[in-house]
Amino acid sequence: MKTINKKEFNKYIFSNIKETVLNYNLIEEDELIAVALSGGKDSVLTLYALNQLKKDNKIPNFKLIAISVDEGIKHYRNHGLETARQISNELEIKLVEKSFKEEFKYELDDIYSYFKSACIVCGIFRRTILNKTAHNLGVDKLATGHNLDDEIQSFLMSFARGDTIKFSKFGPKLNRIHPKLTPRIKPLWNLPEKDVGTWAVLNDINIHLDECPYSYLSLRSKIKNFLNQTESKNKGTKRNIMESFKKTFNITPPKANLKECQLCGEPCSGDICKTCETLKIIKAQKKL
Ligand SMILES: Nc1ncnc2c1ncn2[C@@H]1O[C@H](COP(=O)(O)OP(=O)(O)OP(=O)(O)O)[C@@H](O)[C@H]1O
Repeated sequence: MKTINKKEFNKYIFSNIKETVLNYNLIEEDELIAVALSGGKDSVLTLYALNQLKKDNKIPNFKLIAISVDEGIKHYRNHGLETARQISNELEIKLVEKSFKEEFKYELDDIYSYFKSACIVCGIFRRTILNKTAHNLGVDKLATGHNLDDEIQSFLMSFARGDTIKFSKFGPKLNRIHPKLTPRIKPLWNLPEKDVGTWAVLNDINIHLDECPYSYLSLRSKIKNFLNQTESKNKGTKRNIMESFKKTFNITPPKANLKECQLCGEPCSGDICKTCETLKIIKAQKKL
């Protein structure tokens, strides 16, 4: 097996991320950036890389904080949260912790069975908490650890569901479309997941590598397995899919006409936001 030169590999990883940040103008002078930190390898690398970029001072005076969300998944999230605390402490970056329990009164373990897939309710609640927290903290952009694999999985999921509106979420930067909606950036957008894993192992980073116990049920996991199998037989498939998307889909997002939810005031496209609709379903189920 070929041995990997750690120094060269780290150089490749950090210059790949730096290139994405600079080429797509993900971060600007004086901005406050929050990293959505799960404690998994992708968001941990995002925090390390943005911290390195801050030290390089190529973008003057930008500031970093981290936000972690405890969804309430026994034997899974605790390890991630410990990692998040340890790494933010090591890098001297403020960590803000939130939880489903504190925000919505329910843990994911108690409510997932009311839904077709736990990932749906988990994603809705997590997006709301991350956005609300970032907005309340005056954050300019929220950085997630989405990598090249995540991006092409999302794209193929939109194809599989015929949900073409989601194509407009493709790309490393989602602009502000409502004053209460914090723009998202994906510094790892052009980095394959395998390389993130190699970085973590080579550098002995104390991350939690467990898969979420609910993820195997999702469409994402099926597409992920399909892509991994295809890539192992046809090297370069994932990178080619990404390049095809970049060339073919130059989509202008539809003009967003977002309102504010009549129940909670968070931005949404209808009268009631997805989070409040989901909470209604849970309350109805609890009464049965
Ligand atoms: N509990 C959480 N708290 C804060 N941010 C989260 C949390 N879960 C996910 N995220 C953010 O969303 C991104 C994508 O989440 P996903 O669940 O797909 O995990 P992932 O691809 O395994 O990433 P990671 O390795 O960072 O966990 C993460 O990289 C992270 O930035």
